[in-house]
Amino acid sequence: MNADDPLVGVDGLQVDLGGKTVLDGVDAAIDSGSFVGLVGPNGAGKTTLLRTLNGALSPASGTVTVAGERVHDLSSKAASRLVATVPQDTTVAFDFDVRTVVEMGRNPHRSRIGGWDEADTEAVERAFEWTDTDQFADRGIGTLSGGERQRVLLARALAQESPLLLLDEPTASLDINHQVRTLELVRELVSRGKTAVAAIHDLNLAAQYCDELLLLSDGDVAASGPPEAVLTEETLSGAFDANAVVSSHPVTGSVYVTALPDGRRSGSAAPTGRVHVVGGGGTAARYLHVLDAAGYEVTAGALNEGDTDTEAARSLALDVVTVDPFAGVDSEAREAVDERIAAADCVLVADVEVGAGNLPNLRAATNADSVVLVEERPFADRNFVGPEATRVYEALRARGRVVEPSAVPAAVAAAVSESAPAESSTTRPHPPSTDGGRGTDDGDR
Ligand SMILES: Nc1ncnc2c1ncn2[C@@H]1O[C@H](COP(=O)(O)OP(=O)(O)OP(=O)(O)O)[C@@H](O)[C@H]1O
Repeated sequence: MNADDPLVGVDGLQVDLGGKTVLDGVDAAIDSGSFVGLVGPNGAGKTTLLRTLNGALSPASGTVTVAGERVHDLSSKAASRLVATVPQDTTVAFDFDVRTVVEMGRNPHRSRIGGWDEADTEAVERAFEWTDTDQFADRGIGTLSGGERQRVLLARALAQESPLLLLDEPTASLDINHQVRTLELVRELVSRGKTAVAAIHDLNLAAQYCDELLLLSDGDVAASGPPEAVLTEETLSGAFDANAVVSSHPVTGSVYVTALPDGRRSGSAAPTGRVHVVGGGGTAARYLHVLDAAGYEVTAGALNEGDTDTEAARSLALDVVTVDPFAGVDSEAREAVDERIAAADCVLVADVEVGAGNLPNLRAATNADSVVLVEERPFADRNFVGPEATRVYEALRARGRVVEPSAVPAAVAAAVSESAPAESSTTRPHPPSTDGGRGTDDGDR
């Protein structure tokens, strides 16, 4: 094997299970020192591919090579020195204590008569430390929660010290803190030279942490490459039959996928209704995309000219109220916002900093029929400038729906459908036909 060769080569892989072809001609090359996410709908073949990469399943045809060795020609011990796996199912047959389970990771390195040496002890201690599981060392594995067991099995895989680490849904039973910690740990291991392949259902976590994604659909590779090349609205619609909007995450900058409940999928009616969005500094951009794609009439503002959210609104040709860069919302802009809020079925407040700049927008939102507040950051971590800003925001919070980003489409749909029928969008006054800040230098001011 040359230094430039990929660590893992998958060539024309076909795997049959129960008389059915589950993987059908899969080709892939995985570079050493990369973190690859296996994504795809239920039943696409992700687990089957992982179990074939580690040698547990034999292909009907095709080959898998790891570090230049054909995995299926190796003894299981030799294969386990190259590939370690954290399985999806974390049940362990016997109630071993956790230390024994982690020590099992050293079996591939020990001869039948060989004893335990310093390298074994060090590998086990390092694995405990990395996964923060030494606190469980003396407990029976059966007494741990699902998430704790998953971390112990990750420790066992790390103790194996193989160049390739496979993880099947490594974050499935973990709380949000341990999801991030586990994926950060995998990234750290990868930066030290390990190669990781993980089946991950959460496309946004996969996009955030993986160097490359391999999208499986119906047992074949539908797309592969960097997350932004793989997670497109087209590929998601093809592979998942899902109507999704792809935008970029305002904080991490990585690709961000939001599935729409119904949207504009052909044959289904697009939602009707008007939504006014209050944001700023890029907090609203992705909701503008999501709501526009879902078929709502979307207005936004007041926003500063040059703001990321203003640019997003313009790129979608939305009606946006703007003020000059760095200027506050003056009375003219406030009036324009009031008109749009009066015409809206729902106002979405997108995780804004609550200070003087946005206060007039938030005051205006208190007059809305219904309010949805997206809180990506915990309420306690938000930046409130002044008691008045806090009071207004808390008033909105008390009468609005407070939701996480992924719940926005459903919350807006519920809010719009609850909006009083007599005041439905079809009978409401439309915002004035001025350009709404869209074509002039000074917007609505
Ligand atoms: N032992 C088996 N006998 C017959 N069919 C099987 C067997 N194991 C898996 N399959 C089928 O192979 C297909 C791929 O399964 P696999 O578990 O690899 O999918 P997956 O992408 O990991 O799915 P999920 O996201 O639901 O975990 C499925 O249709 C599954 O029903």
